[in-house]
Amino acid sequence: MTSPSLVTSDLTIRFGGHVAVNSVSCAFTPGELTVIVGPNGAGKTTYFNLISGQLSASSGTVTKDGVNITGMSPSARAGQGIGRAFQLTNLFPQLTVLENIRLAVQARAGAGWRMFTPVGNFRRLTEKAEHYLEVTRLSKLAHQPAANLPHGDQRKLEVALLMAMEPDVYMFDEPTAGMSLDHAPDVLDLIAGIKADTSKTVLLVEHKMDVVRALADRIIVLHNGELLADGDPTEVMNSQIVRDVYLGRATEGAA
Ligand SMILES: Nc1ncnc2c1ncn2[C@@H]1O[C@H](COP(=O)(O)OP(=O)(O)OP(=O)(O)O)[C@@H](O)[C@H]1O
Repeated sequence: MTSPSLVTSDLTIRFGGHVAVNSVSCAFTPGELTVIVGPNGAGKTTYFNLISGQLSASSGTVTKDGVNITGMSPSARAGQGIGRAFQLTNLFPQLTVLENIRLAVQARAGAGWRMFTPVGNFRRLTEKAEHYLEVTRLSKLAHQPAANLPHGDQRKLEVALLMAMEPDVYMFDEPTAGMSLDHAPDVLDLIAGIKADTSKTVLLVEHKMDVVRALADRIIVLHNGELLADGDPTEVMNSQIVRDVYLGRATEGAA
């Protein structure tokens, strides 16, 4: 059996008297896409923030391949292979699509911001960036400034940047939010492609049930910061406790 790449143990954060994530223990394995669902305010984004390092845990631990990363900064966690897609915040709007991706490839390669890299290196970085342009079907837009892209293509570019960082763990928070119906399938296809790589662990926060059904190998349900259910998508979504707490509100109106 594959061993987990990412583990949270009794992970907890308190804001004053409010426990937003309450002792959540969960292990995530390569080759598996886990969707995190739960009502508004359940703690999904906060749980993500605790894993990627935007928030520091009050107690509990996060380990990645056995390394305790709980006290690490977001960039140190990225260095450990934790990759999180952020809407727009990673983009340099005035740079072209290709330049944005090349910077991500460069960051991954460790070349950083060095000014005088040999030409051969630059060519290799560009070729790699072009590869991710092709994978994400953004080649036609390579020389457009990122700021000029329509929203749907910007979201694809965010996925391209994330892929260029070559993380082991991919984290997506509502990747199709705000997208038109014709763009959403492109992004979902990209995520399905990532999930097909059995060395990658994928976590997705999602509200849309059609997205959940299309992609989930496993569902975990958070409610009031606690892990309410964890398992096979059909079983979890059909379980009475989840229907009562989470889907109940959706079905009440229909009753
Ligand atoms: N920085 C903060 N300070 C105080 N309270 C916070 C902070 N961040 C989150 N919370 C609270 O923690 C709880 C969980 O919020 P969170 O955003 O994680 O929920 P969510 O499940 O992602 O909700 P949604 O589906 O609406 O995005 C909420 O009650 C929220 O108000």
